[in-house]
Amino acid sequence: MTKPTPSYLTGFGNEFATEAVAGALPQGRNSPQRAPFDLYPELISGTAFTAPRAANRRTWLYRRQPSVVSGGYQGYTQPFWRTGAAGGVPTPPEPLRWSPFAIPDAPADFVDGMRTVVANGDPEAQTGVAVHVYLANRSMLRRAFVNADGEMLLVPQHGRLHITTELGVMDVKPGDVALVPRGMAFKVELPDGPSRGYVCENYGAFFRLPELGPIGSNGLANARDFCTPVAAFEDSPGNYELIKKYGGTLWTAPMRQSPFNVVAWHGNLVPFKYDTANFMTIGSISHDHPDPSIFTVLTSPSDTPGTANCDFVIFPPRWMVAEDTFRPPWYHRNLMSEFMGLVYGQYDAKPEGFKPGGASLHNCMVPHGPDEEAYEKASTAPLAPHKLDNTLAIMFESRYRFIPTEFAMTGGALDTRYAECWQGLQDQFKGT
Ligand SMILES: O=C(O)Cc1cc(O)ccc1O
Ligand SMILES: [Fe+2]
Repeated sequence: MTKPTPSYLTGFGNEFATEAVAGALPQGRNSPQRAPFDLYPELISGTAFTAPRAANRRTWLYRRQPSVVSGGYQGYTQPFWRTGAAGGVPTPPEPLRWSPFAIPDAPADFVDGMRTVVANGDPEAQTGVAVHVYLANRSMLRRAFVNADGEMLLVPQHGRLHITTELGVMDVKPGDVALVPRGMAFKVELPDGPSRGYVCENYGAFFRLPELGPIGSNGLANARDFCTPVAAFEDSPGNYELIKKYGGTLWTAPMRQSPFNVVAWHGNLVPFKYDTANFMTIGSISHDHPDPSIFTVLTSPSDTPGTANCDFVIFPPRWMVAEDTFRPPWYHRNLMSEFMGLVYGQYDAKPEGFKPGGASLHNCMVPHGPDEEAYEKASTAPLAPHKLDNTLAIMFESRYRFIPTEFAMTGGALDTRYAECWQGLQDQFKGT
């Protein structure tokens, strides 16, 4: 079977309409007595029917078989995919860091290769997120995955992903991010072989663009740079396996047909990808290091204004020009909890110890900041304009403490010497 070549519609939160076969979308109504070509209309609502318009997301699918046609579900064993705060172990009150997570040789696809590093909240309460790494070396072929617990934000770090969703296909490379809405079936193929990346599974309110306030009507991630696939369906008969994550448990069911059988759709609950190279980065052009919120790509708000369930933040290539300023992050501690990953390059606060494919965790009120090397360099360097280039760090920031999993603490990647990176910072008070 030839794979459909990805083709995209652009914009964030748009009302899109797309058909893989001309004439497949009903006109002027959503569920005619018989839809064109005898397709089945099906509605997927990502928000309550009564959510305010600006926060309402739903899509109408016109498909060859409704999703309800499947065999019975049985439990599926994947002990490394943990859910919510309850899926973790006691959280040490200190900074944690992980070396790059190794991709095992044992066969594992995107689902079986998922390893939860930290999680918080509870999908039953629609709060919190989990952060996983996928360590995969097999494509999903006749196997699809649906997550009823949350949407999935994918951040590939090593290897491209070919993602087939019910709404169409996307090619995603390191430097891009991709999102699949809660409840939407998808599968992941690995054109480059063994692959690794970060995943934020968001049990809370869907990720959206942040307000821009005084920044104005342009900047940060611009809506036009988000790409949503056009309608595409798999035209190959035969069985499929559907893995479903539901309330923290994985289930498997046989299907008589590919779930990727949507011929046309219209709506605003959609998968998308975004190339972080398009992020319009704002920084200080006078003095002082700004708060990292200026680097927010997407935010999942909580019920408390300004206190996110999760902010997705990037530290992309950018110019440093601030005068009379210590340019890397300051020493700090924070109500919000910070989980970081590195896609490529070096992070200015930790030039050596923080590696691509690794991670760090600075939880609520855990002090952290530049390591000794970063402090020495940044406090003495001439403050000429300087390009931080070839770098992409990411951060998931949450109001809820991130609880590490057993895999995180005992799986072999934990950097037990992390605290040493600050031990050389001396009392250099010159006042007496
Ligand atoms: O701790 C970190 O490295 C992340 C971070 C970066 C920054 O520029 C300001 C605050 C902050 O928490
Ligand atoms: Fe921080």
